[in-house]
Amino acid sequence: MSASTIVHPAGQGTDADGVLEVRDLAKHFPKGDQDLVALREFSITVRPGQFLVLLGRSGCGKSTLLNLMAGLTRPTSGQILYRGTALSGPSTEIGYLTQHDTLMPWRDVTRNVEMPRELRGEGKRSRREEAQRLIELVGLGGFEHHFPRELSGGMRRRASLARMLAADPETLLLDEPFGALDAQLRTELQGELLRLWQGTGRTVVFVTHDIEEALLLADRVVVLGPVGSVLLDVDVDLQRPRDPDEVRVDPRFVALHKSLSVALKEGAR
Ligand SMILES: Nc1ncnc2c1ncn2[C@@H]1O[C@H](COP(=O)(O)OP(=O)(O)OP(=O)(O)O)[C@@H](O)[C@H]1O
Repeated sequence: MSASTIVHPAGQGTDADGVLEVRDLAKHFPKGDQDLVALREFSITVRPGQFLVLLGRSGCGKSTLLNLMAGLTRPTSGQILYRGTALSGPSTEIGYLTQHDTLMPWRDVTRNVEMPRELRGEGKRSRREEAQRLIELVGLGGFEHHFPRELSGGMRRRASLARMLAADPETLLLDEPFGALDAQLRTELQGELLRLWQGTGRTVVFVTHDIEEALLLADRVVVLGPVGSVLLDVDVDLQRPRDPDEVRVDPRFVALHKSLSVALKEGAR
């Protein structure tokens, strides 16, 4: 790891004024006489404008955490503050791209993407124009009038991304958004996401289990272990823009890759 890489103590941010403040969060799922603990005493401060990547193996509680941060589920104990106010349900300021498909099956791509603006009462012409721009942005030009059942899994994912962006949220929660895409498209959409984030002040919380994706995107990576334990919390000080071919041979990238890989392996023990 480079000398300039900042390693935070587990679960701590460096800035008191977080956009998202997660405090001592726990989530249990009772099942019969059993009590499954998905998250235990998890705390994190997400700073405004930060691109935070949560990296962890399958089942460590990443989606459970994002569901809580989106206000879709209630914690068993602990608290989430959004801009200083306790989160008690979904907020229009927070966009969430879930792992599961939530497109409306009876609406075509355009009508799905324009939905958040329609709900806000925006006129048809301007919301259609914006929908079209976002459909092109995610590479779905030509599929405007296809229904979700007529799209591939990766295309549905991109339509969902466009719909989330149509709402223009200030904070984006993304649960493995590019996992199902081919390598080329993945690289393109990672680039688009960075363009959408950089210089806008938006905050991004991005879940992946791919170390390379984490290092290409993040300015901070938190590695999660079982029940959401924080195994490592590092700032990624690699220069932007990060060309995938060039950054892979940067000694700092190599060192960070190794640290993240070791942390993930240790968490699996
Ligand atoms: N609604 C639920 N009811 C019962 N158990 C659940 C529920 N949601 C999650 N869990 C359990 O909580 C744990 C964490 O699940 P979660 O989906 O958050 O993991 P994850 O890190 O997102 O995994 P993946 O990378 O595979 O998506 C798992 O043991 C899972 O079985």
